Amino acid sequence: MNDQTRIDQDRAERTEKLQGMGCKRKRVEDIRFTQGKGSYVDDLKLPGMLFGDFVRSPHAHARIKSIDTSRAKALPGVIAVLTAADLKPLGLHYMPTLAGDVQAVLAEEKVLFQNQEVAFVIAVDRYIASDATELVDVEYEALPCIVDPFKSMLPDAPILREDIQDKMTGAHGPRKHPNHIFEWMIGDKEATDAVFANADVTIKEMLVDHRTHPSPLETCQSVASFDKVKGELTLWGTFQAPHVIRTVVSLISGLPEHKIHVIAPDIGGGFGNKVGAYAGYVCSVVGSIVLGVPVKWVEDRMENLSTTSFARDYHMTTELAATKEGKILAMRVHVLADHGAFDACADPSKWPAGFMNICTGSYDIPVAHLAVDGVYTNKASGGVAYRCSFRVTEAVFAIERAVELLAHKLGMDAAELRIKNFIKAEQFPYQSALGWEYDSGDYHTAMKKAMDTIGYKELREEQARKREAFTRGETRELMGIGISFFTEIVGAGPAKNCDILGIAMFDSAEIRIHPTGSVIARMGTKSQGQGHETTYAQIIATEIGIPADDIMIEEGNTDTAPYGLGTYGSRSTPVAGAATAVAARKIKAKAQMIAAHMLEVHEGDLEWDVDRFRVKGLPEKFKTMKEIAWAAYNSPPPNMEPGLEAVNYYEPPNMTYPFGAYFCVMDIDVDTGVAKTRRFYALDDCGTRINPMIIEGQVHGGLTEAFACAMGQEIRYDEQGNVMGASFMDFFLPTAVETPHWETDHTVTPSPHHPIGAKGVGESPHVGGVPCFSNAVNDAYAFLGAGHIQMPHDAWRLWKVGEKLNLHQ
Ligand code: PCD
Ligand SMILES: [Cu+]
Repeated sequence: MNDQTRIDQDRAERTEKLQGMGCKRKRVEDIRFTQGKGSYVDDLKLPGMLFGDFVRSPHAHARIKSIDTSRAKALPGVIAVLTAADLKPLGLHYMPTLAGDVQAVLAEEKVLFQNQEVAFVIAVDRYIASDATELVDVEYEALPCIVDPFKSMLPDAPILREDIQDKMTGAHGPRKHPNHIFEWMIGDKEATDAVFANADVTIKEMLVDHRTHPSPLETCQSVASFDKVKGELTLWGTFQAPHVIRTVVSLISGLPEHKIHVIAPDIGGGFGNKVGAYAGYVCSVVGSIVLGVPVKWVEDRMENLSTTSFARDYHMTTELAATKEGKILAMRVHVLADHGAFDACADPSKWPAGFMNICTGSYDIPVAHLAVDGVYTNKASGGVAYRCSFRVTEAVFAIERAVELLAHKLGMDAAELRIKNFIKAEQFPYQSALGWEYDSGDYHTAMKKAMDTIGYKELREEQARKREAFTRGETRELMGIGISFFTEIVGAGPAKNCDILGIAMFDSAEIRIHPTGSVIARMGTKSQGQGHETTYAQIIATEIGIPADDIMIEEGNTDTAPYGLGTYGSRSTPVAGAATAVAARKIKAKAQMIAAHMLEVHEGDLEWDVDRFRVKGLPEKFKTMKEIAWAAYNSPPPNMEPGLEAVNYYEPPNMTYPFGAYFCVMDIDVDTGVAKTRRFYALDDCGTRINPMIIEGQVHGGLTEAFACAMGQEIRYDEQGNVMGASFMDFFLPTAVETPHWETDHTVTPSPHHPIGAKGVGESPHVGGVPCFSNAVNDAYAFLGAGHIQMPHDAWRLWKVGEKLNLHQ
């Protein structure tokens, strides 16, 4: 072995020991999760703790004539019953929403959706509380309700929000009708209209991204404990954004922020559901303040599905204009957004329709115009991301269905049409017509790799043969090939663009090296299952050369973690991941000064080598990070403060734009409507990959949720506003039995502005997956003249498509 080989081998061994970036490090949190040793909100048991449960409205729209709590209060074990009348003197019967609206905590004069919170019973155990809810006598006078958002703004529509009836200007500008929330417009209307007026080919379709729900396995819950002597409140909860919750609690309760301790322990999935604030949080807090003992609130499944934040419900009239050769010239979209009874959408303050304006997708479309109208209906409020950042799933669904419809109209291959219109690698950073600057991308390379791997040409040939055989009556099966080439936008966000309730959307990391060279690091984000304890440690390991196993990651305690805006919108990697790298680099810079002092050389004479600083040209003279850590506490250079720690609040200069090429092959039995996914191939590009195994897990999870949304999951309402999808009997939650096999792949196009080049990935598979499934279904029926088939594509609905097309014999 020569010297160089020995050096290389030694370096490789030391690198491997770190388990840093790029390593398929096993998830450290799974040691407790797989043994059932996680610690969730409902595991918390405090002395004297009481339990709360809600009385909920059976009506979708009704006036409350009276509430009588006397029978409930008389039940042994019931301690208190709260109604709006109790909260009103405290100014807490309404709470602010993230979208600039207010939302009833407990209904006062009216209920506006089925299962709305009307009273909160507090008892010594959950069962008594639940029994007592049935003893609260509420007299209702039913009112006509609005379920169809298209009827919301009719002149004779019943007025839903009497509390803001006369306020004709809302948080996002003028309101056109008492049931109207906002109109949001972006792009160049005149230029877009002009292109449409003269275009060779146009398509126009109403694309519905139906109402659904993130439905994490663990429902929303909280425990509030108020210490009357200290005047301090501790609030444990399933919070994706603990610091924001602390600020909100301080603002609405008047308690000083430093006397509020918010703790998010282990969380059993969030998926956007746990970003906002819910009535249960407020009622547990009020209950504890009033009674002086801890109060726990835990939702059941029906409450979760029918009252906490829904997702989607976007009705998108989508148009494209193109040349005969298939060059897309313009896009025009109008969205009617059904927000339910209160506008509680979880979006950055200035974005009433989230990042819907990413809807020009991966294509170089010169002009576009987007208008969104938000309306109230008698449904639960919300409008959360559900595994996509702020309406990106909706946007990608619109463009990816639209290009397919255009391809069909032009008689062109759908992959070819996409390739023809892709933004080219040399166009990045790319300025989109609707106002975003895409940081980096190489779409052509990704698409080619995907098409080659899946054998696209052969699949189309097979499909052609199958179609002929179907026409000849030799098979009852239709073959669909679904494509989606998506561009995501994650990592909110630059302060100039994005804030939550006025707080700029930065994020943070604090890293502290102990004298023996082990580490604790804390971030402003909060894992709900993503694996942050594993991956942040990998970033630090690579940056400062301490093994990931010696680094502990802590999140979710607002007393110890630096302020951050939380985990959603795949922002942890783009923002807190960047903060982590920057904080680590500050430590490394100080470590270099200490090493120089120890080795009695000038700093500039040192070079970094995996886990140590070496003197250039004298490889045997070095100090490892561990030795430097000890010296930082034992003998720092004169005039340098001892210790080795750093904090960084990172304000990203731009979002990151992950992308991917997805293909789905589906076989559908026309007679039963049963669709079988034969293959699903997902190529993701999330820039630098921190942990390939975690990424693969994220993609599997996101695709499974995409499969659920596209193929069956729905929160439906009947004409009276009864919610139809509020249990797992009716709401499709795929298990291992239904879930297809996933093939994953990747390309790597680093983000040019992120310190380690990483982009988010957690949402991508969902964002790209939903249109891919829907395109596969639509592609299967397209040659029969089916037109656009709305989601969800469950067997019953697909059977009806066959019926409508007269395919059934
Ligand atoms: N490049 C890269 C990226 C990433 N990664 C990884 O992966 C993960 C993810 O990431 P992101 O993308 O950044 O994200 P985040 O922030 O962390 O998270 C969030 C997301 O995440 C996802 N995923 C998940 N998973 C689990 N398990 N659970 C949950 O809950 C969940 N959720 C979902 C959602 S819905 Mo939203 O909220 O709707 O907005 S948004 C979301 C993490 O661990 C990290 O580290 C790596 O490795 N690399
Ligand atoms: Cu979304």
